[in-house]
Amino acid sequence: MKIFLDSNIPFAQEMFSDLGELHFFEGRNVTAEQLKDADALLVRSITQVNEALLCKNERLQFVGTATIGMDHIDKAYLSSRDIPFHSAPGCNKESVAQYVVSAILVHAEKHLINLQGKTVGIVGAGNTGSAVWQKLTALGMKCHLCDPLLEQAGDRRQFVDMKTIMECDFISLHVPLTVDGEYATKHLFDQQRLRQLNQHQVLINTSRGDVINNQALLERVESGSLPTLILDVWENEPNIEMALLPYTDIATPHIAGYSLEGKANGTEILYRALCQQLGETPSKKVSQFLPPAVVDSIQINAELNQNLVKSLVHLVYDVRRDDNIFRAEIGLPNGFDLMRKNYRERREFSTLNVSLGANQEAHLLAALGFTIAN
Ligand SMILES: NC(=O)c1ccc[n+]([C@@H]2O[C@H](COP(=O)([O-])OP(=O)(O)OC[C@H]3O[C@@H](n4cnc5c(N)ncnc54)[C@H](O)[C@@H]3O)[C@@H](O)[C@H]2O)c1
Ligand SMILES: O=C(O)[C@H](O)[C@H](O)COP(=O)(O)O
Repeated sequence: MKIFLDSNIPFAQEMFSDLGELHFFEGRNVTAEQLKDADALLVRSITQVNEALLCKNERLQFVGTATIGMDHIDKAYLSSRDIPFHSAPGCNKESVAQYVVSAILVHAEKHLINLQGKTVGIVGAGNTGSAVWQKLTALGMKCHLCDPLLEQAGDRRQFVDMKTIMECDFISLHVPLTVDGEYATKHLFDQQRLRQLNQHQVLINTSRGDVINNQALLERVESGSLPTLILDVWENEPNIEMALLPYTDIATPHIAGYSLEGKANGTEILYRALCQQLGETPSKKVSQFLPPAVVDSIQINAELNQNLVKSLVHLVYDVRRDDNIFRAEIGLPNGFDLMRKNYRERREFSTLNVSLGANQEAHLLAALGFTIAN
């Protein structure tokens, strides 16, 4: 079997080499000609999988994306050819949620904000929105969920409408990019919604760039009294609207989900799906290939407070590292994609074993994702 894979899928050699002959490609530039002999195709989010890409291939039996998002896949076309398709739901939800936690703690430190009781509007209450809810609730923030699709499907959590979301101190977007239907998310934040934001609010987008109309956002921020902007995703990546950059507090090149664990989970989910399709028993776990974390344990001897939690979070991941690199390198040729390709190793909070004294709030750190040592 010939397995064609994006070269940015980590641990691919280790996981897939027993299943077939591996052929790596550059996700942004792969052509129909390159893929004509593929039996299985494994991509990440930058490859548009559609008729134009697969028109020269008559043997494809499997398509997988090692990502949560699926807006780059023409699923109708794949089903018209009876080609099974798999994504990696939830694979990097922790990574995105940890990015959001770091960004909010950075903002709170900069503006001397006590996060207790501050309101958060989470738009999209699926895997990632739920992980964000869990962590920010643990920090003492009052989180509201908006997800009309889940609400209509009978999810028993409490939901709010977009009007309530627009009144929150922090708004965090966790929806897929969709263009059809009553709840389409393309330009969910359009000129009208963006005008409602005030300078005390924080808008965080780690979902897809097109969920915010970037031109309307630029007009909005150029008119003054801008909200705080934390943007990981942009319209028209990798050729983003550079004029937005000076108005952002935190700006990154679509790496919120780029923890090593997050990317590795995506690889493992596809490995299992391909094994199942081939009738093979999965014999590998991607965790066996993960290196040890640079710092893997710490003892806390003081009472937990926002400042101490911030220090622990930033011992593992500080979003300012990625923001600094972004501002330095986005202007270089192919800067956006190179930053993603050369992304420095980032680990999740679970790699840090935290020892606490008696009566300390283990549940707070556990909810954030740290491992609590016995
Ligand atoms: N920046 C990154 O690195 C990164 C990483 C992972 C995922 N993502 C993006 O985040 C998105 C969400 O991830 P997830 O794991 O939570 O997906 P998910 O499918 O588990 O949840 C998405 C939720 O959004 C809801 N939704 C859809 N339209 C909505 C609307 N108009 N208003 C409110 N809710 C709506 C859905 O009902 C669903 O519950 C992904 O589709 C992907 O595009 C980005
Ligand atoms: O949808 C996702 O899972 C994320 O957006 C993913 O992290 C994007 O990374 P890429 O596939 O572009 O490497």
